[in-house]
Amino acid sequence: MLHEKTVAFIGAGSMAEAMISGLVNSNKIPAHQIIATNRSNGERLAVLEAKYGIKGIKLDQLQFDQIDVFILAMKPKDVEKALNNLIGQIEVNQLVLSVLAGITTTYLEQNLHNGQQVVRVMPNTSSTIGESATAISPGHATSNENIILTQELLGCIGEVYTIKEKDMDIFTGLAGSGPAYFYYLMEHMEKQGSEAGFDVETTRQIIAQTIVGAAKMIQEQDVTPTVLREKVTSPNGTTAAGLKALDDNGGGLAISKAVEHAAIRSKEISEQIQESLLVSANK
Ligand SMILES: NC(=O)C1=CN([C@@H]2O[C@H](COP(=O)(O)OP(=O)(O)OC[C@H]3O[C@@H](n4cnc5c(N)ncnc54)[C@H](OP(=O)(O)O)[C@@H]3O)[C@@H](O)[C@H]2O)C=CC1
Ligand SMILES: O=C(O)[C@@H]1CCC=N1
Repeated sequence: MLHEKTVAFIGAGSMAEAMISGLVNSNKIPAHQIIATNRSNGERLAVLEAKYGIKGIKLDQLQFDQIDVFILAMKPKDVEKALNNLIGQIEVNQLVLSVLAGITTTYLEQNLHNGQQVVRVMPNTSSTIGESATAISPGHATSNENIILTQELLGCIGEVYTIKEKDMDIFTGLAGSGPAYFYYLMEHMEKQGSEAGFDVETTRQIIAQTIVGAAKMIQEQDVTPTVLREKVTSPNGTTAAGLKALDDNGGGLAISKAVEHAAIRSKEISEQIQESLLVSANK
């Protein structure tokens, strides 16, 4: 089914590229059936064409009736304009996925055709290598067939979790933004490792392997992070000293707050977009 579909990204930035890379590398959908389009940056489309073998097409030259799945991938602030451009061009039964943080299926449904088939999606940049943790929440009118198509398509870029839309904000805080927390952690560990005399490249690989190992232990063994942490921690040993420093410096709280605030921001974006819609409707 998937190999016959044509997918168009509306927006060709970082997230679109991560998904394009994962889709092309999966070999489940031919690259020439993936289209990227954006607002104005033609050079960017040429780069994506050359790198992935996809088609970069200007928005005004896109044959909308040839597309099975549209993937909205612009910033949330640009969504209103993008949907205004789209609505005159698409049919009610064409599937629209949106990866935009904070943009609800209700918003998409209100701003596309009555009964438009939409799915809200939250991937992360590990899509690039087929390792995303991606959530989906279908809209009201989306058929089972299109939900299955969405799961198949996003299965090419990693694991897919079908969740209630009310949980999308916290999912965004955990997994959409999540890679950045680990990169932040790595930046700090790397600095400490190289200050102690390791070269940066070796330090980076050591940290990456340590994170991969810890993550795989959770995925492959039926054990909680607490039990695994305790196994590393010898009484009065090195880990106990490291964990105490983390606690003394607010490490646990900082991590909780990062997830909480990213989720709050996702909710805020929904509210701000909804408010701006009301303002323009009342003008
Ligand atoms: N980056 C991430 O880790 C994740 C991002 N997301 C979501 O992905 C979305 C995109 O983020 P990101 O890729 O980082 O953003 P970028 O700024 O990298 O890319 C935005 C893209 O949108 C295009 N664009 C803007 N307005 C329009 C329009 N009206 N019609 C068509 N294209 C338009 C821009 O085109 P041009 O350059 O020509 O102006 C550009 O290609 C966001 O909504 C974000 O919430 C979700 C999960 C993770
Ligand atoms: O920072 C952002 O808003 C986007 C959404 C999730 C990850 N990046």
